[in-house]
Amino acid sequence: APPASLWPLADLSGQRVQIADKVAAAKFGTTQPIDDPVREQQILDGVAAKAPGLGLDPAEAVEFFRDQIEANKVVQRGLHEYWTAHPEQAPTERPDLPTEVRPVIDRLNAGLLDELSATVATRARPSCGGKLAAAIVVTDRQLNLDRLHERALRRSLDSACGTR
Ligand SMILES: O=C(O)C(=O)C[C@]1(C(=O)O)C=C[C@@H](O)C=C1
Repeated sequence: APPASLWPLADLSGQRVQIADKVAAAKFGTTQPIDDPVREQQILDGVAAKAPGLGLDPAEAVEFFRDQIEANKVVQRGLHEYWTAHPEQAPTERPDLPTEVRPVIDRLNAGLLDELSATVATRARPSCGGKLAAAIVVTDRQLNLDRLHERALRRSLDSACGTR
């Protein structure tokens, strides 16, 4: 079989940095901090538990999702800074995090874990870096990402190559 494409992994990561806009909107103007260590631990524990059954090294899968979470925070911080400086651009609706936003993140996390598993061989090859860079460029264009989200997308895939 030909090596699996890295595009679905990049696309799901792109969607995950986009949903960070809704997380940022849910938290902006509230006392709820961007960092939620309890939620992070729940995600990472789930990843570590599912990894072996998917042929993934638990520590490496956790590292990948730490990067995904860090990238989400890059977007949240960037937007909060921007909305604070330009309040007229701030969102006028506040999505509900537990019922509207986190279920979407849960689905993206599940898809990402499946793609990590599907791309083990591709990601182990020396060609991974170049293929990943190309997949990121395609995703940037397809999702029409701005510079903040492009930067976050690259951050989210920092550890994708060379790990299983
Ligand atoms: O669910 C949240 O509250 C988020 O901010 C999203 C997210 C994530 O990327 O999954 C990012 C930062 C938080 O520390 C926890 C989780």
